[in-house]
Amino acid sequence: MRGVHERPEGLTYQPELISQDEERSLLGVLAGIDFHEVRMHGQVARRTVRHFGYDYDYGSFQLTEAEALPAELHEVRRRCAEIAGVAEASFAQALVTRYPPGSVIGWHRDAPAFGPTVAGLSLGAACLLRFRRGDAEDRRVYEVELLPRSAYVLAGAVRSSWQHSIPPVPDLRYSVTFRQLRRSRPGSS
Ligand SMILES: O=C(O)CCC(=O)C(=O)O
Ligand SMILES: [Fe+2]
Repeated sequence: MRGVHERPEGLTYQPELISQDEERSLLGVLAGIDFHEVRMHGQVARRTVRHFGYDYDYGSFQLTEAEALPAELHEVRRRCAEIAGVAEASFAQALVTRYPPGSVIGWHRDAPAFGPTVAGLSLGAACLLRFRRGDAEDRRVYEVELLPRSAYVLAGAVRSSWQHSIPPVPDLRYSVTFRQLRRSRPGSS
């Protein structure tokens, strides 16, 4: 990536949020989830997803209530909330993503429908999480390696002003990411 290297404000990386035993049993739980396709601008992505708590429609940008987070993922949500410094109950939405070998997530900022703090846990293969902001000579870039069992928090500028992406994963990877709702309920003001 071209640009001036700068660590984004608001980025936290936490290795070993869970143990190897915990990862093994969670991988078993995740393998049993029924994942759904991601269709953006008519294109079907190779990664697949499952939403809990709330479902985000990438076409209409609407949130609707979805199935509750499976009990096996409650402890992970608690730990992610702890490192993020937010109330566990504020992580009203969980997104489980399955990345088959070679799959990616392109450059984006997380939807503004979600609150200011996002946290994610990585399982399976390691990958890179890349960041960028600004154009041309003002371009700033950064990347972290997301090791299995590690977690990250995106808050402040890295959540609001930077974009992030994941280049092709070398092998099967899962992430469990948690988001807050900007409003107390979808549709309320
Ligand atoms: O898989 C990850 O850890 C990040 C996924 C991501 O950026 C997203 O779902 O918005
Ligand atoms: Fe994201």
